[in-house]
Amino acid sequence: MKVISIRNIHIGEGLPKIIVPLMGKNLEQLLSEINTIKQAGPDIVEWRADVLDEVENLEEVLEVISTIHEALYPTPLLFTFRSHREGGNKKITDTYYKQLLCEVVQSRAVDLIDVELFDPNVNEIVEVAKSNNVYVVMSNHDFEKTPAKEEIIFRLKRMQELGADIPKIAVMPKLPTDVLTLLDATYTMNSLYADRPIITMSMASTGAISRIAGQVFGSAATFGAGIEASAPGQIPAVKLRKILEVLNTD
Ligand SMILES: O=C1C[C@@](O)(C(=O)O)C[C@@H](O)[C@@H]1O
Repeated sequence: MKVISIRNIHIGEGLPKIIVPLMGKNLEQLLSEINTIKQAGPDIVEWRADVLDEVENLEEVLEVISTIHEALYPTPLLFTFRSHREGGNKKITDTYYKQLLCEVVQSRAVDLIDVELFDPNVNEIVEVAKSNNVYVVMSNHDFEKTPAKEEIIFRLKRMQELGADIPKIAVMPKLPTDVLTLLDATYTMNSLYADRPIITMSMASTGAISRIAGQVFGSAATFGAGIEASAPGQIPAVKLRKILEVLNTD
């Protein structure tokens, strides 16, 4: 199993890593959010750029990212533009999505980039990320339902084939048994097919248990809310760290 190491953070080894999202609408809000979330000691910070008011202004995005990268250093930074079709805040064209992600990785002010599995330009974006030494977290989200176990595994395997460094899937449960499906798929994928860390979660409060059970079932990281949650069911990061430590009785 490959471990992804960014400075002193080793994803795929030890306790699941805590990723805290930044949800500010402008640089001022983002910087004050960074000050607050530092107290939670996040392992990784995710910038949800789809929340930025000026995200369609590429120059502004590049300025913001270099400022927040510096403010967070040495904490690794994950850049995410969540598309509207997968639950994000803003609709942009596929062309702009590709341009945005490529420019961001070329700026080298990020350590990891989220690339959606179903984006039409996924291959090109992965190639540009690799040539700039930025790790790819490939993602898929279903805010409506939980696909069958085989389908969840199929998507995670496909991400591996496409060169993802970390395949990731988030699904919505309708019933508690959907959470079991997600956990079962995670365990099977991690123990039989994955040669790299994966991240999975079942959303909303029904699925919250999946966000603390990564060490058992094989999810290498978990998203914990900072000032504002970026998805339903996220546990505040400070509490999340305590829970992970309590559950680790070794
Ligand atoms: O993909 C994910 C996972 C997530 O949707 C969650 O459910 O915690 C939160 C998002 O910010 C992140 O990009």
